[in-house]
Amino acid sequence: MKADQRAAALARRDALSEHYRAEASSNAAALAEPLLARLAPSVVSGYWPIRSEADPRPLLAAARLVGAAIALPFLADAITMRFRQFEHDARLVPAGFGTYGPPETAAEVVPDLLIVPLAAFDRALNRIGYGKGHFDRAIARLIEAGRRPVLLGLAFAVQEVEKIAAEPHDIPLDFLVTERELMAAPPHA
Ligand SMILES: Nc1nc2c(c(=O)[nH]1)N(C=O)[C@@H](CNc1ccc(C(=O)N[C@@H](CCC(=O)O)C(=O)O)cc1)CN2
Ligand SMILES: Nc1ncnc2c1ncn2[C@@H]1O[C@H](COP(=O)(O)OP(=O)(O)OP(=O)(O)O)[C@@H](O)[C@H]1O
Repeated sequence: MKADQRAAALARRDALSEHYRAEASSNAAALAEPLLARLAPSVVSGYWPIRSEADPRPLLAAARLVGAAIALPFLADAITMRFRQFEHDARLVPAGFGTYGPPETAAEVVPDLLIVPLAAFDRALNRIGYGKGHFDRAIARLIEAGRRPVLLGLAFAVQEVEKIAAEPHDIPLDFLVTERELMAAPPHA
């Protein structure tokens, strides 16, 4: 069941040392660098890490180097996640649910590549988030507007599970990177 898979994977993530998490986060960025260079996205959204999450900042630095503007999510209301431009070294403010994001004065932007946090993933690149549906809803809204972003999941290898029972609203990732490997979704038939 989804809630059990989420709790177990988060417990495995919490058990990693801070040192391991830092090294793994930069290894993941190194593995994803060629992908970023190939896709050359205009606006990349990351997230500001909380608790034991994989740190997307090395990946964001790589995205900056290939010319992308950087954005971070904020909660416009309890269910609506949108994105604001993150200027280098800008001050961050509480952005909902214990997260941090750019202040109201930062420009709202539409990312064409999303770095997606997750609790658990499987080899089909399905993911389980924190159970609020913020990413699923935001991605669905972008697709409806004809602005489907490339979805790049970022996680530690220990967050893998055998199989996630995906629901109709779950949107699979296009790519997923861990400290061990970069995975790509199978091409559509
Ligand atoms: N760093 C970071 N920023 C992010 C997210 C994220 O997952 N990580 N989000 C992703 O949507 C959005 C914010 N949504 C969030 C939703 C819930 C929780 C949270 O802490 N949930 C509790 C309860 C989860 C549960 O009951 O399973 C928790 O994880 O302890 C955090 C952020 C946007 N920003
Ligand atoms: N596109 C959508 N439109 C409306 N409701 C949605 C949509 N996507 C998800 N939801 C709702 O959000 C709630 C949480 O969904 P789910 O458990 O799949 O979240 P999650 O994948 O863990 O979270 P997230 O996407 O934030 O990482 C569910 O009640 C689900 O019905």
